[in-house]
Amino acid sequence: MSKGLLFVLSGPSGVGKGTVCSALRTRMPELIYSVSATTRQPRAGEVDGVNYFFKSHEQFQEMILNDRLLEHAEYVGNFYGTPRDFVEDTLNAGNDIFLEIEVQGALKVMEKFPEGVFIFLTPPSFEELEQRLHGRGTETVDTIMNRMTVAADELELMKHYDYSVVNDEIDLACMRIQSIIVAEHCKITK
Ligand SMILES: Nc1ncnc2c1ncn2[C@@H]1O[C@H](COP(=O)(O)OP(=O)(O)OP(=O)(O)O)[C@@H](O)[C@H]1O
Ligand SMILES: Nc1nc2c(ncn2[C@@H]2O[C@H](COP(=O)(O)O)[C@@H](O)[C@H]2O)c(=O)[nH]1
Repeated sequence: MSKGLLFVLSGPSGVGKGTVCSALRTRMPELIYSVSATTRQPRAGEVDGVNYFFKSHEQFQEMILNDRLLEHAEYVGNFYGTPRDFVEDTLNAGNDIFLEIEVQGALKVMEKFPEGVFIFLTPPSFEELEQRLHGRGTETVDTIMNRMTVAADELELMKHYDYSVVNDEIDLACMRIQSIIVAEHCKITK
């Protein structure tokens, strides 16, 4: 049996990864999504095991020590990581898996799964990215300025990815990602 394909969606903070990913979940419910572990507190409506596996710092450290995470990264004061077994079991069973993670984590996955398909979500412009961060209303002006500086560095890393997708409109961005998934399945292995 051939293995499934690993898809990773990544990009700067505020570009719309979470938004596009939830729209994609509606359009492609058959796709299997990786549920990350995190030390951050659940937001209203988030369910343990569905949105994230919510862990204490001690539990998260234990996962790292026991090599249970494929990658992990610290992001604005919290830790996030991809549970290894679920990804490997899904791929070995011949199913695709979809990860939505930040850029440092994606680069680590690239080292372990160079055959993965890496998609970088880009904003239509820097100004629009800043507006989205302000519009979301979850960060202070200082944090937004920091994230914009980090975003400039992250855009430099786009060259390591396989695809760049502009998130101008949510529906269009989803359609582009769906096209990539279909195209990857039509690829001839050389
Ligand atoms: N195509 C779009 N057009 C306009 N606004 C958008 C679009 N996509 C997302 N947004 C808005 O941009 C803001 C940031 O989106 P989102 O939280 O999904 O970003 P993110 O990349 O997941 O951020 P983070 O990495 O910080 O979690 C949200 O307010 C969202 O509603
Ligand atoms: N490196 C990883 N990054 C992850 C993972 N799961 C989510 N994320 C990214 O964290 C930020 C913040 O997420 P939020 O839910 O607190 O807004 C966002 O960019 C996610 O893509 C992971 O397992 N590893």
